[in-house]
Amino acid sequence: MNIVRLLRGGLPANRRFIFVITCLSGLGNAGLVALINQAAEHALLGRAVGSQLLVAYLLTLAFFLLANRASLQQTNRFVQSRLEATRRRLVAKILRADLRTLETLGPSDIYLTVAQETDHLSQTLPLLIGAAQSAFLLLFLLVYIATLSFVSFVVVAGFIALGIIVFVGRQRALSGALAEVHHREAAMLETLSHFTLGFQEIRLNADKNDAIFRHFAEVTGRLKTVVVGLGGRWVTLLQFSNAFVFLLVGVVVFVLPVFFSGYTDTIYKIVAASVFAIGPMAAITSVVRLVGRAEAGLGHIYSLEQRLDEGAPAAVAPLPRQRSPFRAFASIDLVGTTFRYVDADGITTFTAGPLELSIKRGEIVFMTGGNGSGKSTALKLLCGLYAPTGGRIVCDDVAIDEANRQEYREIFSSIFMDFHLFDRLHGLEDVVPEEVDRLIARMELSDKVGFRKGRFTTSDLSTGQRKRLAMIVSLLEDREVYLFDEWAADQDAHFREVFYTEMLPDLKARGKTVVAVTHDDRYWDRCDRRVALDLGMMLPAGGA
Ligand SMILES: Nc1ncnc2c1ncn2[C@@H]1O[C@H](COP(=O)(O)OP(=O)(O)OP(=O)(O)O)[C@@H](O)[C@H]1O
Repeated sequence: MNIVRLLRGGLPANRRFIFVITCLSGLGNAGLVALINQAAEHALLGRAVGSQLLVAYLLTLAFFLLANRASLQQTNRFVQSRLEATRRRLVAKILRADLRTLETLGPSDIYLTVAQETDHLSQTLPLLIGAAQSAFLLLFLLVYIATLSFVSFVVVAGFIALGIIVFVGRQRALSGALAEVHHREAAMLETLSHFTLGFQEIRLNADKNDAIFRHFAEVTGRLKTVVVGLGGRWVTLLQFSNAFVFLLVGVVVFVLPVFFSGYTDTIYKIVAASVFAIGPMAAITSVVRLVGRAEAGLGHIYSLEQRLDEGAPAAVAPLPRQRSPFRAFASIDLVGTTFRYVDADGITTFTAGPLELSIKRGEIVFMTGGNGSGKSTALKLLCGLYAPTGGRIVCDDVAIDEANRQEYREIFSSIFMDFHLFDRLHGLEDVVPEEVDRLIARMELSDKVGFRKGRFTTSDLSTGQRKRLAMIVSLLEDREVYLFDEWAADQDAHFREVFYTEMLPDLKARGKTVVAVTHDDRYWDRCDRRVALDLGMMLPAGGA
């Protein structure tokens, strides 16, 4: 069971404490029932209840309340810490995963699993553990019934066991429907993302607006159908639980006295105990719905983890704290290097390479070619974001493999077309503010952006300006190799000139290596070497 797997991960001492305290709480609760029965017996026989019984009752009540409170609080703390550990583990695995794995998983499933499922679990798991308390109470009530009449105990216990078997069987049948709900929710989230990401296009086009709304309505309609179907089954299950509880009491009250002589003496005590069992049983059945949901949620979390594990190299090095040993490199060579995109059916949709390329330290290399010729793919392959599916990457004499790929990546700084501007300078906490100000001025952004308390004052800028901000971050990272994917494409004529005639020569003068994807044929003479690609293959020197 996934819930057991989650809880098993915590500190054994904490688990034991929670188990003991929850047992004590159930024991206290059962003790209260026994004392109430005893007092009722006194009243029935016309005897005074007595102060001893009252004191025992009050002490048991205090004991129960204290144990109950401690159990619920500790449980909540334990569950939340297990979930936090799970969230951290998931995010650590995401950070370690291969880029291709993440691209294949897609953002909707990741958000839904990391954010929504863990959030849902953080609310439901404490309730489930609360229900476990009720289970302990039931157990103690059964023991109490056993002390009154063994036959009644066997009947009641047998009845409860039968009920649990039917219940669990029915509930298992629901897990398929719960998985369907998860997929439908992910589909809804993805459609929803189109509203925000494509808002401009939607706003300008009423037909598109209507069509995407219709699509959203279809997606939510399908989700609703699945959830309603699931709800119907839950209702049946809940009705079964309610009927079961009253059937149990009915058997105790109506059937047992018929068969067993001498039973009448203890009947009211057993009835009282059975009536007290209604509360815990109702508590248990009301959360069983949550058990199925929590099981399914944890199932998605563990399956995401498994897929991330499969996409993370086994021998991956921890993120390096020291500088990469490749920083002093003299050359990087692609030797018959290939990379294949493979779709969900295992079909290769595009192959880049085999690429033969040697990049020397301090060189400026331009990569050119038509749309879809594989330039961005080649850049991702070069910097180790994609692992080659064939051939090798060699840095000086060292072949790059799973063990050293992260260290190798550390010599690169990139601005891809789909770059992301973070809200602060992560990893650059020690940066000198004057240096940032100098770069802001160099990027001609002084009248738009400032640098305060480790972050830029705004990122609400034009596309070209945002790219200049990304350039500032990239330069501050001070890596050995800079990868620019059509960086200049969104710059005005003036800044394009600055990029090709000032910034690139500056980087070269500082001993940096640059590989830039470019369509600006006006400036193709500004590089040391140009590599042209077509259909993933390198054209001979001087090609288009
Ligand atoms: N994330 C991806 N998943 C699957 N296939 C991809 C992915 N990215 C690119 N491709 C495939 O690889 C081919 C090359 O894409 P790539 O982005 O490398 O080309 P490019 O030369 O950079 O194009 P452009 O000049 O348009 O930016 C594409 O035609 C596409 O089929």
